[in-house]
Amino acid sequence: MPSRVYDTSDDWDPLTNAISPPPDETAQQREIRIKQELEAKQKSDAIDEDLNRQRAAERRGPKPVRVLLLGQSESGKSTFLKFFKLMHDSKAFSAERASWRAVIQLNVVRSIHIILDAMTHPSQPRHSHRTVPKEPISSTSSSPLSGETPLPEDTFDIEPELLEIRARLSSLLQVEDHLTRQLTPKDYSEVGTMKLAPAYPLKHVPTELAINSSVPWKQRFDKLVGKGDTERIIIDWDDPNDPGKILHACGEDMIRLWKHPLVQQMLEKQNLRLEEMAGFFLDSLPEITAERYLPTDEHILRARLKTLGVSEHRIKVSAGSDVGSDWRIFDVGGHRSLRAAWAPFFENNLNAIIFLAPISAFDQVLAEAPKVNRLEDSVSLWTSIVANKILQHTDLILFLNKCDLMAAKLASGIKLKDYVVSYGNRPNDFENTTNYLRKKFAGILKENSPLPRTFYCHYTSVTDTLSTQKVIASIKDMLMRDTLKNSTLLL
Ligand SMILES: Nc1nc2c(ncn2[C@@H]2O[C@H](COP(=O)(O)OP(=O)(O)OP(=O)(O)O)[C@@H](O)[C@H]2O)c(=O)[nH]1
Ligand SMILES: [Mg+2]
Repeated sequence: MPSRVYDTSDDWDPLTNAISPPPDETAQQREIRIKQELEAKQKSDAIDEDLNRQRAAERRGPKPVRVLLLGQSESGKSTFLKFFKLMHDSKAFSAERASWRAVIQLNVVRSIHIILDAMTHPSQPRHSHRTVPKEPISSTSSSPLSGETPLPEDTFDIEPELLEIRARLSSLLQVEDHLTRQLTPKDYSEVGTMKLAPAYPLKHVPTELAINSSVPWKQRFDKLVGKGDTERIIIDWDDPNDPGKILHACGEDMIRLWKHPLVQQMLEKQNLRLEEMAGFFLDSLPEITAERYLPTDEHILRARLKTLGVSEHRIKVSAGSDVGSDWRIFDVGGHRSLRAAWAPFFENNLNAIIFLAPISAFDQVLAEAPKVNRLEDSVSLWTSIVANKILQHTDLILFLNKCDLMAAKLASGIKLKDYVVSYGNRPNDFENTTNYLRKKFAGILKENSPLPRTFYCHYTSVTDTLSTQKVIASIKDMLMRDTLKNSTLLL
């Protein structure tokens, strides 16, 4: 029986062996091989030269502005980055429109999946993001879209109309699978994407998709984007597999389901506030399920795709001079299990850290640690960042984010003092509550910073175009002035 023989002699080198020409190479084959090798070497030399030129230019030229975005999951880091791109590189932003269309479609299907889950299993103890679960959540999964019959104790009087809608919407299960596969390139499904604990720990709904930014998921949609004129997005509207087709066909049913008074009652009873979930689009169903839907800028800003790992984004910012025109923004994943990856970026000649604290989350808990209040988590994260010695010379800019949701929450009667006892009997309005929180964060900086630092703080809603434009303009001014000062000192 033939067996494989390995040459174990000392001078046997697997690499040399792999690249050496075949022993029976003809003269013609040899000529072609040498020509190809020469071409490959020329290409490689040109790349090396290019890199060397770039490095030398970076050493000589003005230093780029380097900004690290930090904050817990769903604090708005990636949204801020998207907004920054929209302002300064609108062509690149627009070129991604087809990719974000798929993310938005997945966000919509997920919300519908959650409603159907709540209908199918109404008596299931539901651990909304507001309450602290009393028992661990099982991860067993059976899909409400699979048409599975609910257990007897789960049954409740669903109107025949709703039953019919539910049956028709079962085709969305295919769309969910299709979009998840489209967004998860084949070779990266294991390493580059991950199912992290969902924002709402639900028993039957698939966990949220998270994608590492190093994974080229947007390239999957490149063929849908016109070359050259990036504003002219080309989608193959006749593609029978385009998920937009099924979403369009299910549009009416999804709207009727979401608007149905019984469904609204049921969601309220189960304390499921979908409007507060990241990637909530059910109020925009008529636009999203339209036959030739392309997301608006606002929709793209609201689309939710969880970040894994750390990614660097290079953005050219138009400025009066060259100084500070080249920005490097580092976006990180904020889920607790991903925070260990932040530290190596602290020593990266950072000009500033933008720390986002979503203040509207004062009545919510972390998905990954359902006993930890989200505001408390932001406060302790802020404390450890301001106290960090490696960062003592780095400017910290605090965004008290999601102010729009904060205002709506307070207006709906939810009281800060019920979650932040120290707030006491102060008025439960936007001005007083946000001022109180601002002072808390300022006090932590003063007490814990190894060196005295200025407290830079902005009230933000990073999904809101006008107010965020102003905040970015003031940050740009501040950082460019710093960079200019430093480069002048260096001359
Ligand atoms: N209403 C409102 N929604 C916001 C605001 N900031 C962010 N969001 C939404 O909140 C969701 C989460 O935002 P992301 O930017 O993905 O959060 P992140 O901090 O990058 O989260 P990770 O990637 O998990 O670390 C998205 O759907 C955003 O559109 C805000 O100020 N107001
Ligand atoms: Mg993110």
